[in-house]
Amino acid sequence: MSSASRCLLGTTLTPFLYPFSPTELRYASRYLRRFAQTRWNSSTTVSAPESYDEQPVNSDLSHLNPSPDSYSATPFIDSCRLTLQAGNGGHGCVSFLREKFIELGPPNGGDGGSGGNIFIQAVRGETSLHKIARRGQLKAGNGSHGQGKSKGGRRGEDILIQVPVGTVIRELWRHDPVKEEEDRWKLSSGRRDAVSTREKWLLHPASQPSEIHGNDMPTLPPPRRPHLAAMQPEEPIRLDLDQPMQTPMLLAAGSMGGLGNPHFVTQNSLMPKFATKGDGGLKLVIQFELKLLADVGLVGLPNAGKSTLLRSLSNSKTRIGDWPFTTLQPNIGTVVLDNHKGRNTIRRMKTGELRTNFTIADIPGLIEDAHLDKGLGLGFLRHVERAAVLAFVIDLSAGNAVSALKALWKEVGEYGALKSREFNEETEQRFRSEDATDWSPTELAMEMEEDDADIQGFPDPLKLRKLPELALPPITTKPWFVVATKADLPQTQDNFLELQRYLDQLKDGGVPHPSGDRNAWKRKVSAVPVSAIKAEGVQRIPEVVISLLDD
Ligand SMILES: Nc1nc2c(ncn2[C@@H]2O[C@H](COP(=O)(O)OP(=O)(O)OP(=O)(O)O)[C@@H](O)[C@H]2O)c(=O)[nH]1
Ligand SMILES: [Mg+2]
Repeated sequence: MSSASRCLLGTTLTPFLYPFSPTELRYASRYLRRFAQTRWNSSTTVSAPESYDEQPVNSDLSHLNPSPDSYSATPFIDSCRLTLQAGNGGHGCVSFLREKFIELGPPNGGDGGSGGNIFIQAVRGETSLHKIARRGQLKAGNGSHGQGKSKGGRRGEDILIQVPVGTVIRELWRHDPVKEEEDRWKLSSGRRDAVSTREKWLLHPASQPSEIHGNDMPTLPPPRRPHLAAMQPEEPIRLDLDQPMQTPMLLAAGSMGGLGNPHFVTQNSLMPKFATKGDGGLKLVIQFELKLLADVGLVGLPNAGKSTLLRSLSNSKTRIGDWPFTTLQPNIGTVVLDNHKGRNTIRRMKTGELRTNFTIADIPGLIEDAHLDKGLGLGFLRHVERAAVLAFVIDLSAGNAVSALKALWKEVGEYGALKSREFNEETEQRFRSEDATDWSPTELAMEMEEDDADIQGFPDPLKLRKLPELALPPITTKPWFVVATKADLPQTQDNFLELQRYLDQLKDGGVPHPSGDRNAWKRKVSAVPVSAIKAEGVQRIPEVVISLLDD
């Protein structure tokens, strides 16, 4: 390379390839180092190193042994009432073709678009109804009106309601304008009816009153329903969504749009100045209720360590405190099944369902006589009843574990017996009154007075009668196991061994079931010793849970 070209490289090309020459680089790096140092020094004046020192070395410990204010409360609602409205159909259009050399063209009004539908889908991953509960009213989009040049109206927007698996849906009230129209049509046997005529026809602004009442008006077409309406659940709606759904299910179909004026051309009337209005959408008041709160429910005395156990198994940030009743409402955590290498494992259950996780509910503590509504009482036991598997959390450091287990089962068993007595009485009463159906929304609606309906035509949900309690499987038939916690504390080993001996005897039928129910489940009962605060022994719990869920 010639010296001239080397010089050219040095002065022109090099700066593009390497922004700094070697000497410049040396200066720059020295400058950057000094700059970084001054920046670090200035930041240390805001006492950063001290605060770093204060941080515990093991971040797991801070997650499992947090200060009482370090928690995040997740909203939780397990039952709610919603008012739903399927979309109204758009109106048909009255229009005539107008072109340069066609002054009085044929009618060309488009039909109205049909209203939006309401779909429902049960999905895994949702654990509470709070998202839909806070909306109160859900309304699908209305179809838009037809337009000239034979343009049909746009369909209304559909809405999809996603609920947790285990939601039961029951109808409380309905108003179906199309059904009303059908009944009226049947009564008048297709004859022209003055009231419906005025209500249903949409007239051209230039129409004369004589035209409306004259004999030119055709017979009103019969009420129509969209094809999709055939897939609507039967009245009254009662759905038990206990499996995740691949595709959403139709809850309420939107109504049909009105007909444009070309539909009413006859030999006698070639230029009809009327179209029909779209039908009103179906209105429903629906009760949503969680039948299944979580796959596992943690049942234990106050302060037993349930919330700490939930934290050690999942990522949840439930509140932990060294006092009873720290937890006042259920917290749901999700446990992801993995191979401890950060990769999900997929488990195929006997039902064919694929599982990558399960949910755990941390439920408030239970005290003696909870079944008589003491402490958080019946509200708490309602949540226990809604778990698929029960995990009895027993504090090994707080006295005899077998007595603690028996005390817990006594409360749970008494509640189960109370519920089945109530259910039998209710069923008997229903049969005695020769009314075999669960409930009747029309009967509920009749109880309402006219002025109870609010401005949008919905009743006040609070004024509707209470639905009967859901029939759930008895608590004693649920699979259960024991989590013996605080095993890190001294002198807890003998207590655990005694508990294990008791459970072995129970399994072999040597001792009666602690609930007193002879048919209670006890086939695979076991105890897992853990120290939730140190996250030791908790790794066995997912295995036990999956085997019981699959039982
Ligand atoms: N040594 C030890 N302490 C624990 C363990 N698990 C929980 N604790 C402590 O026990 C106390 C109560 O724990 P929580 O998890 O709040 O108990 P809880 O059952 O949820 O209590 P409530 O919500 O009031 O019913 C806290 O001070 C925890 O730090 C454990 O495995 N070992
Ligand atoms: Mg708690």
